[in-house]
Amino acid sequence: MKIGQIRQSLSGFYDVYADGQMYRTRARGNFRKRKITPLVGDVVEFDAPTPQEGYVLKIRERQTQLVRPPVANVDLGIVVTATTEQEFSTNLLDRQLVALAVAGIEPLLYFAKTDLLTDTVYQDRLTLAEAYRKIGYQVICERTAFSESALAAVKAALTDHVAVVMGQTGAGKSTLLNHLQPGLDLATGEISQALNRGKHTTRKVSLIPIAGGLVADTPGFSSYEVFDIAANELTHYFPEFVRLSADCKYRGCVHINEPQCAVKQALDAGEILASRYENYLQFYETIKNKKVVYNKKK
Ligand SMILES: Nc1nc2c(ncn2[C@@H]2O[C@H](COP(=O)(O)OP(=O)(O)OP(=O)(O)O)[C@@H](O)[C@H]2O)c(=O)[nH]1
Ligand SMILES: [Zn+2]
Repeated sequence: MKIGQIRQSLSGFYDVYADGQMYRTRARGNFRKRKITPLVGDVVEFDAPTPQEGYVLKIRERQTQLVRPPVANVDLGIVVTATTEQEFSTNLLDRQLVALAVAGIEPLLYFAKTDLLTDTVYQDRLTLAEAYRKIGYQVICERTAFSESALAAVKAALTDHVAVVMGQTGAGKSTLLNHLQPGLDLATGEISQALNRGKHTTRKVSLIPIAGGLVADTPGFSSYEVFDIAANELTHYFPEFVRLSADCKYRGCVHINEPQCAVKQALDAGEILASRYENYLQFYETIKNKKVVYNKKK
């Protein structure tokens, strides 16, 4: 019995990396019966008489599990955000930060296309970056795109981690990955194509070794992802609200209509970002208005 990690899945084959080499495996018959599908990123116990004919025997407990892309044990989400005035959106950024927090994945914010900004707009982005740092997020926002220090910071975050890259189409995800690993040659625009293929086409998902870590070759989530949480839980995914809410008068305060709310007081005092609070309200409404889907009894 060997222990390794699934690095690629394609048409029912799982390529498992162990002891410096790759083994092509299939899942044992009883996985299907038990409706367990091995995922890329899974740490597995397997047998392999030869590197071409292995069998996955057991999946070790997953730390995290994403649906899009279907990858287990992701622990870092690199959120690529285009900072130009036409593209920049704190709403989309906060949405992705909530989605990562719900999935239990640590974010790294990468502000892209800063070279296209005027000095004034760049200063605005820096101010915002500082506000996000104050919340506790790591933010990369350098004047020169893909500077040595920006790339070094991403590489340091990647080492020993399993990452997904997120961000709207055209944000700069492939370009960043190509800079991190020259020779990777991801066609720009390629990442999203993988997502857009029809549901029934077998899709390859793989983890690419970069800077001592692994990066999924398919980007994470979609910008339209509906939050799969209750509205009153949303506050738990805004770290600055969590810290303040101990001082809210009411237990379970959702910081909207309650009196003596520490979050609203901080908002009025300019101590938290107004954009974060507005986005919070909008997400809250989105969740509230979400149609409840009841599962039919069979
Ligand atoms: N000036 C400038 N252009 C950039 C930067 N990052 C990306 N671009 C350009 O923006 C365009 C889109 O970049 P991609 O890397 O393909 O974006 P993506 O997020 O991978 O997009 P999808 O694959 O469609 O999801 C390309 O033309 C890039 O050359 C940057 O930091 N500065
Ligand atoms: Zn409150």
